[in-house]
Amino acid sequence: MYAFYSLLVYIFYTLFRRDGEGAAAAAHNGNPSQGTGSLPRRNRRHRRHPQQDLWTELNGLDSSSDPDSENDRDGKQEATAEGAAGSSPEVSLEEAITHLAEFLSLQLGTGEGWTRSLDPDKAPLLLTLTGQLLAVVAWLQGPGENRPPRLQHGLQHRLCGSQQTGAPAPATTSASSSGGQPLAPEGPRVTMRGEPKGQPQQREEEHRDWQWLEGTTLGQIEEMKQQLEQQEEELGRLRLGVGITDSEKRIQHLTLENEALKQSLSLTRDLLLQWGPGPLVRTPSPAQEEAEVLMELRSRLRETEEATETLRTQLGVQEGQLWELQGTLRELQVEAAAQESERRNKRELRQILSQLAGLRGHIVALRQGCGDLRGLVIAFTQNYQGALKEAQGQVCWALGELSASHWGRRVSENRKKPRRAYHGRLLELRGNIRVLCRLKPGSPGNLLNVNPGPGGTITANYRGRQRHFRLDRVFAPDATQEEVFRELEPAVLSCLQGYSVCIFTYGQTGTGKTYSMEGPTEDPGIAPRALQSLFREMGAQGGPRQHRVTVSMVEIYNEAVRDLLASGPPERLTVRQGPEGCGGIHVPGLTCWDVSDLRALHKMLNLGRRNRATAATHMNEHSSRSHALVTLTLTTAPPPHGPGTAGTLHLVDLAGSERVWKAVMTESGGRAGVRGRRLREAQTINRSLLALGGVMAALRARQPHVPFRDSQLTRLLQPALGPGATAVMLVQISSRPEDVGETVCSLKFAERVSQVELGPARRHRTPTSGTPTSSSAGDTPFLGTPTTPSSEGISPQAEQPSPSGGLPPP
Ligand SMILES: Nc1ncnc2c1ncn2[C@@H]1O[C@H](COP(=O)(O)OP(=O)(O)OP(=O)(O)O)[C@@H](O)[C@H]1O
Repeated sequence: MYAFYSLLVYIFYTLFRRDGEGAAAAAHNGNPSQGTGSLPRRNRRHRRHPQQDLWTELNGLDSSSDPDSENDRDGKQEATAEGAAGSSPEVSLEEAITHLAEFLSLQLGTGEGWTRSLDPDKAPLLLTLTGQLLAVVAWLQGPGENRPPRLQHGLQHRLCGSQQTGAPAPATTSASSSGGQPLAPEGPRVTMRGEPKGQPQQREEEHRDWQWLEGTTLGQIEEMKQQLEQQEEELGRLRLGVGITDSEKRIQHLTLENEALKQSLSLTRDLLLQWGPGPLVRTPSPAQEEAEVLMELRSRLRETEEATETLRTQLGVQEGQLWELQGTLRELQVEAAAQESERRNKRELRQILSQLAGLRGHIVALRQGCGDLRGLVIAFTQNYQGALKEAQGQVCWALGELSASHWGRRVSENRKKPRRAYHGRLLELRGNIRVLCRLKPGSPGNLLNVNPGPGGTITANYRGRQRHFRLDRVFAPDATQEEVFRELEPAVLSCLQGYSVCIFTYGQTGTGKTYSMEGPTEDPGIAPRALQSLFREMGAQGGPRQHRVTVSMVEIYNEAVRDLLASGPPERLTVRQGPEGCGGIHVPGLTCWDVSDLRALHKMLNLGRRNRATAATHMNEHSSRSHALVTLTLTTAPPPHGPGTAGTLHLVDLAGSERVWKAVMTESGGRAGVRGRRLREAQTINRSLLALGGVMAALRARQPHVPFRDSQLTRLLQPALGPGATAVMLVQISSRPEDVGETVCSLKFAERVSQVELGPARRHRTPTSGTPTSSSAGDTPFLGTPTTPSSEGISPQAEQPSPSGGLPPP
C-alpha cells in the first residue's frame, strides 16, 4: 500500500513538474496559440515530452522494485533513451495509467480487472479517489479515439458509483463499451473531445461534466478530511494509553497512514487546482486556508506529541525520584524504629539503675540498722551485767550488814541509795524515746478501737482502710492525771541523777494537751506533779541546799521566741548556736530564775502562763496558739567522795496541730484581720510541727545531718533531742468520728517518733569536788541570764528572786 502511495505521489509530482516546465517553455517560445487556445491546460497536457519523461521515471521506479523483469527493464531503458532522443516511446502515458488503474483494481480487491465487481462502498476512500482521479487524468490526456476503453469504462463506472452515493449527476452520453461490462443505461454522460459536435455545445458539456466531477471530488476530499480527523482523534486516544505494545504499533501504523493521507490530500487539492477548467477553477484562497489550517493542525499535533513525550520523560524521572524517596522513607522508618528501641532500652536501663541505687541505699540503711542493733544489744548486755553486778553487790552488802551488829539502822539509812539509782536504770532499760497516748474523754465513735495499757494498740478506720498503731502505753479516756504522771515519774526523777529528759504533749487542738500538762488546780497535770515529786525527792535526799534548781520559760508564737519570765514585758529573743565544738544553743537575754522551794516555782510558772499568748477558737476557748517550753535545771552538789550531777527537765506544751483550713474556718464570721492572724498562726504552728517531724525522721534514719535549724521550736529542743537525752511524747487524741482524720495524722507522727533512737541515755556529772555548777554549754538547754551559783552552793544572785519564792520585781 505504501509503495503504491509513493508511486502515485511520484506520478503526480512528475506531471505537475513537467507541466510547469512546459508552460514555462511555451511562454519562452512565445507561441500565442497556446496562450489563447480554448483549452490551454489541456493542450499543455498533450505534449509528449513530459509524458515520456514521466514514463521513463515510472519505468525506472517500477523496474527497481521488480528484480525479475531484467529484460523488460532493458527494453524500457531503450525506450526511455529513444524518448529522450525525440522519437515515440513504446509505452505511452495512457498505457502507464492503464497499468496503474489495473494495479488499483487489484488493490481494491477485484483481482480480475478494473471493470469487474468493483464495489466503491467497500473500497478504501483514498483508492477510490485516486482511481477516479486517474480516470480523469486518462480522459484528459488522450483524444477520444485513443482513450483506453477500459479506462473510459472505469471512469464511467466510477461516475456511476459516485452518482449512486448521491453525487450530482450531470447529463450523460453513452460511452464505448468494447472490452468491458455494459454501461448502466442511466449512467452519467461524459462528453468526449473526439466526438463530432459543435464547439460551444462541446465546451458546455465539458464544463458541466467538469462541475460534476469537481463536486464529487471535493465531497470525497471532505470525506477524507473527516476520516483523517477521526484517525487523528484515535491516534490521540491511543497516545494516552502509552506503554501498550499493540497500541504503539497501532499509533505508528496510523501515523504513517495519516502522513500518506495528508500527502494525497494535498496532491489531490493541487491537482484539482492545476487541472481544472480555467474560468471555473476556484480561487486558491479557501484551499490555502485549508492548507494553513492543516499545517497548523500538524504543528499542533507535533507540539502535542513533543509535549506528550516531554511529560512522559518527566513522568519517568518523577517515578524514579518517587522510588528513591520511598526507599529513603523505608530507611528512615527502620532507623527511627532502631532509635526508639534504643531509647526504650536506655529508659529501662535507667530504671534498673535507679532501682539498684535504691536497693543499695536500702542495704546501707539495713547495715547501719544492724550495727545500731548490735550496739544496742551490747549496751543492753552491759547494762544488764552492770545491774546484775550491782544487785549482787547490794545483796552481798546487805548480807554483810545483816551479819554486823547495827545492821538495822544502817540499812534504813542506805536504802534510799539504790532507790534513786533505779529511776535512771529504769529509764535506760525502757529506752530513750517513749510514746504514750491519751484519749480525751467524750463520745466515742466506732471508728477507733482502743486497747489500752502498756504496749497498747489503737485501730482506726479511716477512708475505708484500717490503720493499726502500737504505742508504749495507751491511756483510756477515763485515765486519771495521777495514772499518767505515775508513768512519767521515773523519767522526771532521773533528772536528779543527771539525765536530760524532755516531756512534750502533741495532738490536735482541744484534745487535752494543756489539760494533761498543766491540768486544773483541783486535778493538776504532769508539770505540777513533776515539780512536787522533784522537790519531795530533793527533800528526801538531804534538803534543797544540796541541789540547785533554776527555771526558765519561753513561748514560740509565730516563730518568735519570747521570754515569759522576764521582769519586764515579754521580749523577743534570738536563738543562737552554742560555742564552736560544744554543741547546744545559746539564748542571750533569757531569764533564768533560781528557785529554792515548790511555792516559788509555782509562782514563777503562773507568771509565765499569764504571759503566754492565748486566743479563742471554736474548738477550745482558751486554746493556746503558741508552743510553751519550761526548763528546769537540777544541779546536785557533789558528795564528799564523788562527782555531782546536772540534770535537765523540759516540759513542752505544743500548740495544736489543727489543719490550716480549720483555723481559717473558725474565723469565718470574724473580721478579716483576725482571720488573717489565725491563718498565719496556723501556718507557723504547722511549719514548726513539720520541722519537728523532719528532725524525728532524720534521727530515726540516723542521718548525719539533723535539721534542727528549720524552726525555732526544733532549735530550742535540740539539746532535749540530742544524743543521750530522753524524750517522752504524750499524744493526745480525740475519739470523735469527725476528728478521726486528725487522730490518724497524730498517731502516724507518734509512730514515726517511736522509731527514733537517740542512743543510750547519758548522765551529766559535775566535778567531784566543789559546789554544783552549771553544765557545759553543750549540755545546758538554754543559756540565758548567767546564774552563777555562790561558792556555798545554791544561793541566788542579788538580782534574782529569793529562794523563798519571791516574785521578780515588776
Ligand atoms: N482527760 C480530760 N478530762 C477532762 N477534761 C479534759 C480532758 N482532756 C481535755 N479536757 C478538756 O478539754 C478542753 C480542752 O483541753 P485543752 O485546753 O487541754 O486542749 P489543748 O489540746 O491544750 O488545746 P490547744 O491545742 O488549743 O491548747 C478543756 O476544757 C479541758 O478541760
